[in-house]
Amino acid sequence: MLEIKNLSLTIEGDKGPVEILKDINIVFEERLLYVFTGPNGGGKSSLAKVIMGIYKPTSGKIIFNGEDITELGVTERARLGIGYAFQQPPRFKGLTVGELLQLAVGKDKIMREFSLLYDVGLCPQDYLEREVDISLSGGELKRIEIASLLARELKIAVYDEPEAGIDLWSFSRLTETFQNYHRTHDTTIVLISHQERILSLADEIILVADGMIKEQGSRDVIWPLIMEDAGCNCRDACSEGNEEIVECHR
Ligand SMILES: Nc1ncnc2c1ncn2[C@@H]1O[C@H](COP(=O)(O)OP(=O)(O)OP(=O)(O)O)[C@@H](O)[C@H]1O
Repeated sequence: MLEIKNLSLTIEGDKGPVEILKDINIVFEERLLYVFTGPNGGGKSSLAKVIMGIYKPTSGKIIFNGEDITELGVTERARLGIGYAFQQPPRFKGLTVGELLQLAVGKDKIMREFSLLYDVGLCPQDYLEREVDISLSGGELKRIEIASLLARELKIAVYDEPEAGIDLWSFSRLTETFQNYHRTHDTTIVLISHQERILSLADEIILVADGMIKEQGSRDVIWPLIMEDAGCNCRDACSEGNEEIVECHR
């Protein structure tokens, strides 16, 4: 369905070129739920932005239903049914939450705005008329953006850290929403997350670190590997500036 082939990304930083993604290969199947996880700065968001067309890869190809979309921009990819919810969503001054959701659904379509907002743990009566501006908190804005992505009929939907800034009670509701949505829709879902509850929803987990795919496989295979790695204190960085030798007991 969506195939990423030998994809690399180098960005010109302040101190010269930075290699962010290195020779990434992934095949996303229809109707599966994937979770990208891995350490901060590993390249998860950059990979999502390459899929969405926000970053253009330095080399490699992106094939969507047999079509080479590597050169297509964000709008063209959105038209094909590829959607992305930002880690830090933008605000739209002058637009109400109701109008934003209607835009997401499509002008002439009937919107189920009440259930969309309930699905992300927001009370519709309190939010539909509010502007999507700085008066909304980070967590409210995040949930509204998730609702607007859920509203669209997408082929592939990428949610960047949906848990960020969301309180414990709403987070629980949100995981149920993703689970139900996955059960009832054909959309391929990609969740970028560090949360165990989100990881437990995955059909496949993709571990991204140092700009590479370190592991990929079913939840049952990858989860024990992540847990094993999380307990390890023997990373190279441990000994930096430290006279003591760090022993590894793995
Ligand atoms: N536009 C950019 N210019 C320079 N460096 C960048 C740019 N975008 C990303 N990077 C760097 O690329 C690396 C990967 O960043 P990315 O945001 O993809 O990581 P991540 O895995 O999503 O991290 P996190 O879990 O913290 O969200 C980081 O070192 C980041 O600083």
